Amino acid sequence: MDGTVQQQMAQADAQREAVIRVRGLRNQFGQQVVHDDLDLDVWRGEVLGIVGGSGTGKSVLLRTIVGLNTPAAGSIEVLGVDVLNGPEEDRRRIERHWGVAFQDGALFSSLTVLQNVMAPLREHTGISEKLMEALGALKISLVGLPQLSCGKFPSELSGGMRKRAALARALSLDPEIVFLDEPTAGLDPIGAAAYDELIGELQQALGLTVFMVTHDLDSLYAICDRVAVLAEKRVLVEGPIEDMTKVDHPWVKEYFTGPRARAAQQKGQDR
Ligand SMILES: Nc1ncnc2c1ncn2[C@@H]1O[C@H](COP(=O)(O)OP(=O)(O)OP(=O)(O)O)[C@@H](O)[C@H]1O
Repeated sequence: MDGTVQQQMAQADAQREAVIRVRGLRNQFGQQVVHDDLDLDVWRGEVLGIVGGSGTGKSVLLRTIVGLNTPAAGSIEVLGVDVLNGPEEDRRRIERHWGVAFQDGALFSSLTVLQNVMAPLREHTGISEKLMEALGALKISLVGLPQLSCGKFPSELSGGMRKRAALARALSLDPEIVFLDEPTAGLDPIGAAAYDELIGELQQALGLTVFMVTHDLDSLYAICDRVAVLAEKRVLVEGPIEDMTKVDHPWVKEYFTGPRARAAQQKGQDR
């Protein structure tokens, strides 16, 4: 890379706001080192797709950023707050600014959909029951679920509906950042495309920053502004998806230039 390109990239970086800044992250379980000296910036308003081979630590990275896993070393800032070593009240405050939808939904099975969506409001705000119910119902309709689903239990929903309910819960506090762990896994292609469209629409309408762990090439081409590839225990490469085909790394090459990638790219262009 020549000096001018480097300068232009540095300038572009300086103009963007990193809502998540990870530096020198190390995650280790016993002898197994999952991340070593991992750096990542997530820019405000983007949809960032996190990809990588199975076991490269995509979910561990997500879980570490939202405080569900304590790393061995490194620093993580979310919206300017040091979430690992900062004061507890700052951490609590910042938790209100993000929402997480886990792969299996992770809904409370003994609560109805509406009660699930109200749970973060109950935990983090002092608003009345009536207002909580109204806001919860609003989020449920925002993700395209019928109002009839408010009173259903998670076990009474289809897999796709559970994912939407989990998204409604993730949106309950009007977050700035949404974390999605394999949101389209297990959905049929039509359901997955509809979910991608929903995320794209919500991101635009609400100005969300979306951190999305995914294996789904269709999602990457449909809605991601940038992609970060985890390999060799770190973010090996990050950038617009078009740039990934030029990366000289066996996994990246196979993933982004294989037949599935070509089909996904074509679909993305046809949309
Ligand atoms: N709590 C834990 N204790 C021990 N090992 C763990 C723990 N959590 C994750 N790991 C290990 O860390 C590695 C990375 O796991 P992770 O779930 O982040 O992978 P991934 O990239 O999301 O994989 P996949 O694409 O298959 O979902 C795996 O080898 C996993 O076994």
